[in-house]
Amino acid sequence: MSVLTDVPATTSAADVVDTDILIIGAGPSGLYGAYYAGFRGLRVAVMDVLPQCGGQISAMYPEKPIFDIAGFPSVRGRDLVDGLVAQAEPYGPVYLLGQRAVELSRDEDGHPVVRSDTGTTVRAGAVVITGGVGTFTPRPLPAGEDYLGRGQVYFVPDPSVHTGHDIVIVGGGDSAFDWAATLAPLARSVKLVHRRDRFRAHGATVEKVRSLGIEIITDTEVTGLHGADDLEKVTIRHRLTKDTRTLPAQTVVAALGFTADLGPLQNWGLELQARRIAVDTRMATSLPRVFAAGDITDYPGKVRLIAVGFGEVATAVNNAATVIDPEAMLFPGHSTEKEN
Ligand SMILES: Cc1cc2nc3c(=O)[nH]c(=O)nc-3n(C[C@H](O)[C@H](O)[C@H](O)COP(=O)(O)OP(=O)(O)OC[C@H]3O[C@@H](n4cnc5c(N)ncnc54)[C@H](O)[C@@H]3O)c2cc1C
Repeated sequence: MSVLTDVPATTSAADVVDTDILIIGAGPSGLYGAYYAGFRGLRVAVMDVLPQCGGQISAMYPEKPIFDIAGFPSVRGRDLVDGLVAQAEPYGPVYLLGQRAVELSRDEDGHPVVRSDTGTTVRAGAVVITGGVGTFTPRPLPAGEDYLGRGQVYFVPDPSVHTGHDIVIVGGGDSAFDWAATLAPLARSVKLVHRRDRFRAHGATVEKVRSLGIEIITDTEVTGLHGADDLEKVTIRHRLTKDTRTLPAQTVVAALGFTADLGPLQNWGLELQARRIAVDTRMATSLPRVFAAGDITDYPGKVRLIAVGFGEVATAVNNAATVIDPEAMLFPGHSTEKEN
């Protein structure tokens, strides 16, 4: 099972969920927070607008090795996400994927109530926001909108789906080159099309793609996608000569980057700092029973790394636990002291 595409215990839309902790954002910080809440014996729900777990890792670099996770000299993004989901799994987190947290209100006891854009209502003892860079929306491929879900994709959560395809990848950044390298062994053909002759991707990544014999077509734009039902071919045009070519393609990956914004969270009355959520040393926000962790927080000296998000979310969950139950200890004891 790849947890990027399949996680257990997702509720259906329009449910009412009662939980001790609601985590908003299923990136690495949120997933580790789900483990930590479970470890503390708290019920936990995790909401994410994306249909998959893993946040930026799954969306942008699932195949990249990460070198600065403590204890792992190198771990592939996808494997880190799988490990985080597996670590939380014994505690049965409820995953609310494909749902954006849009509204925060309070029940009669002042506890947070969060509503999603699909109609789910979550009543929680505390909320931990691990929303990263906010909701990130892929930059569209203008010529490709009609073929979304019929051959045009923004993400490649499961490369094997594209086995045997002719694949056109559009973009010049790391993601475009990473997808090219990842898909080349599975595909019938891979071509990378970029509108400039220079790339944002790292030189080493570009060299790797060249060494795989993948055709890189520069100064060229995709002008049309064609096919009766599903995608069959793509027209490209050189920006300077205006020459056109038609390429066979059953898959087009639009890797043109993302726009990100805090979206609805901006209207919740949270104190913001440089368009991030201001937190104190407990990872408490300016709102009662609302904590935050990971890339979305800001304070003097903040460093945006996965490792830092892990530490912050452990702090957030432990402090939330003492708000939910004032008798609870802040420090839960070491995991090694727990009976297995
Ligand atoms: C190409 C690349 C390479 C990187 N390499 C490294 C590296 O080597 N080492 C390292 O430490 N870091 C690296 N990073 C940074 C790292 O990915 C981030 O620090 C990390 O993902 C932050 O985790 P997070 O859980 O805080 O947020 P994110 O991973 O951003 O996850 C946040 C999640 O919240 C969701 N969300 C936001 N708003 C809402 C809402 N209103 N409702 C529902 N869901 C919402 C988003 O959809 C997203 O899934 C890299 C980043 C990139 C782009």
